[in-house]
Amino acid sequence: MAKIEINNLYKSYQDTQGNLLNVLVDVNLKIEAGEFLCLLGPSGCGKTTLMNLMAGFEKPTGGTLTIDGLTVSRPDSKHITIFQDYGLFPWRNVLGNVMFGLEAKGINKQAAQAKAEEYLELVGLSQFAKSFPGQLSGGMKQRVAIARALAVEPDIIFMDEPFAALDAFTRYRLQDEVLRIWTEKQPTIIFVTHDIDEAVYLAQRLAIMTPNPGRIQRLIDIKLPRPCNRGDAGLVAYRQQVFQEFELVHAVSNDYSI
Ligand SMILES: Nc1ncnc2c1ncn2[C@@H]1O[C@H](COP(=O)(O)OP(=O)(O)OP(=O)(O)O)[C@@H](O)[C@H]1O
Repeated sequence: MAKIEINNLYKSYQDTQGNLLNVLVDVNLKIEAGEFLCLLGPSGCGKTTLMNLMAGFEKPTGGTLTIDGLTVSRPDSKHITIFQDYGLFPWRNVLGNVMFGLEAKGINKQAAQAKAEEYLELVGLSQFAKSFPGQLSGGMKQRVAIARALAVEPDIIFMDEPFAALDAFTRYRLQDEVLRIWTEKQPTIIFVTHDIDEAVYLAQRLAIMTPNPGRIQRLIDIKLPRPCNRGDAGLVAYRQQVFQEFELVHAVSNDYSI
């Protein structure tokens, strides 16, 4: 039994005129425990909807979706979602933010603080424990959000375009940090992105999604050691393959000269 099993999944919404909008059609996917999978596709292909269904925020219109063999019907505290906008509490300092989920689980304050400090260390923010979110850069806020998510030791982490609002340098650094943490802790990670380079660099497996209606067009195993050099020839070859999947490759014209 896979960690997450999705069979013949459909999701429809009604638009404002009452017309049925088929957002996801016949999605089938099995995700193993400890896997790092990216949902990759253009805007509107249903990536977030599929992730929200797995996270229990939405209910399917048809088909089945199980985690550990149990039908997903609501969010589960064993699974954590990290969003693009960090979702930190501005009135709590960094340490307080990371402690939040631990306290919510009923862990006593002393133990929660020790665990929060451990995870702040992991994301390199120990010296900012007493700072408030408003005093941090976007990248630092997202590292706090990652520390807060990891501190509760979730078995699945859902990440919805978590680095989309960050500059390229910060994004690269956080991608490396997520890979390092994934290697160390081995949670299952479902990562939503429309960035081909990011997906190929991070994922063990890509679910390539296409829109109208949203479906999984292809699954691609990325068989590369992690982390690998961003200029690695294997990485470039996978990137090219993905570009071809999206038909983003254009024939080189011979009509110009330099
Ligand atoms: N609650 C809703 N009600 C109606 N339509 C919705 C709802 N949620 C999503 N949709 C529609 O479903 C489609 C897929 O949306 P979704 O956000 O899952 O796509 P996405 O691939 O994550 O896109 P993006 O990369 O832009 O976030 C879109 O056409 C969107 O308008």
